[in-house]
Amino acid sequence: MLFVTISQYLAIACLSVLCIWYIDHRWKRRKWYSCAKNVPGPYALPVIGAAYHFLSDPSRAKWRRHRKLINSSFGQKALHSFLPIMAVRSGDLVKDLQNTVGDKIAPLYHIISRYTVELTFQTAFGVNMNLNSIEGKLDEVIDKMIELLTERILKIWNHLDIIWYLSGKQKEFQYYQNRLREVVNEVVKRKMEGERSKDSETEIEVANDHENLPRSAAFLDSLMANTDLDESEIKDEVNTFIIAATDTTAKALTSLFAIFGIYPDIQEKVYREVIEKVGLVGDPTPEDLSQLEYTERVIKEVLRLFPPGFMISRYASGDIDIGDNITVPEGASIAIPILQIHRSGEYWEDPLKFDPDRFLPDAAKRHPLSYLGFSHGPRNCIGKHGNSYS
Ligand code: HEM
Repeated sequence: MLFVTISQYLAIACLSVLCIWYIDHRWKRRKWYSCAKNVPGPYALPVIGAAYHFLSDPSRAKWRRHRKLINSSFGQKALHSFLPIMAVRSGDLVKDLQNTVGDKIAPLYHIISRYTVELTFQTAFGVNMNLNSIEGKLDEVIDKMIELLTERILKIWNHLDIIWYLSGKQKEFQYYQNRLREVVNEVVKRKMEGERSKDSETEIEVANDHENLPRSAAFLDSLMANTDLDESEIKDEVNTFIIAATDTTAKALTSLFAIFGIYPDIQEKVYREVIEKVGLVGDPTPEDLSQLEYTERVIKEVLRLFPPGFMISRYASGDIDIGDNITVPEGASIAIPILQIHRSGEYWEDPLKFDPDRFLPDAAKRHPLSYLGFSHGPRNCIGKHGNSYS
């Protein structure tokens, strides 16, 4: 009689998982792995290739058309028109943060992310959110979605659909995705109703309730005015904006404040510069902001050491010859590990040292792509300020 012990069961189970992984992952991608062998660099786990599927859309033509439209409705002029509301909301954020003074632990990210969500809605979409409504918890929804995506990308076993589904993570992700979708639907619906009635009294109001602030040309208005886009395309863009703008900004600010806590002298220098160049009263102007040179260097250094977009990826729509006998084959996903590049001794001297002066105009020349806080090229960050952050 065949007697199977628990350890034999386990061995068979492991072997089965390995076989599924080999067929599902390695064998189907064997051409890519063979090409990747020629690429110099650290040993690559078969982990990162799937990142692309979660982070962007392979239909390049569609993206190009949308990007052109977004660029035209999200230029410097639109960004500058957001300054007054940003000043008001920054004041509110400071008050909220003051309430945590003296606390041993302050949930910085959670306080800040609420504001970045609200501001995105108020500026880019031109709608105000009621924080007590379900939609007000959107910051938590986005946070959970990004946490789950990161878990799927970085933990190799989660690449196997079977494990991801059986672990219940897919269901959890779907739940949050549906909640985000509901919000997006609601925003577009209310906005359309608002456009028709101009006086909607709803939880999400089409409004600018800070009476003295000029109504900004919201990005969503331009999208909706464009007859080339259907409703589902508009919703896709709203979705992308929510994910791209809110969590990144909240993480960047959280890291900045943590750095202020670690280096009070840096905080003091930033404070003095802001007081001197912008002052405590009145709205900051674009010219004021362009004078905050030290502050900008500190932000860049924060984004170098703690880039919210720690890894991006691209899809090779055709074979790409990148020199040195290396061809990236069509269909492959290419991972660009921003965090590793930003902390690499190959590109940065004493890479783990926090030193804003690396970004002084006369600092030693470095590789032009060694800093990718807002990515690079045609698909870079739309929220990147002017050219100064390149
Ligand atoms: C500190 C804050 C931010 C950081 C670090 C950041 C970083 C990035 C990075 C690295 C990408 C490139 C993704 C890629 O190359 O695949 C990106 C894309 C994007 N970002 Fe940002 N971002 C920030 C804030 C914002 C804000 C405030 C907005 C909107 C107002 C925004 C809108 C976008 C959009 C729409 C894209 C997609 C562009 C495209 O696919 O064409 N981001 N961001």
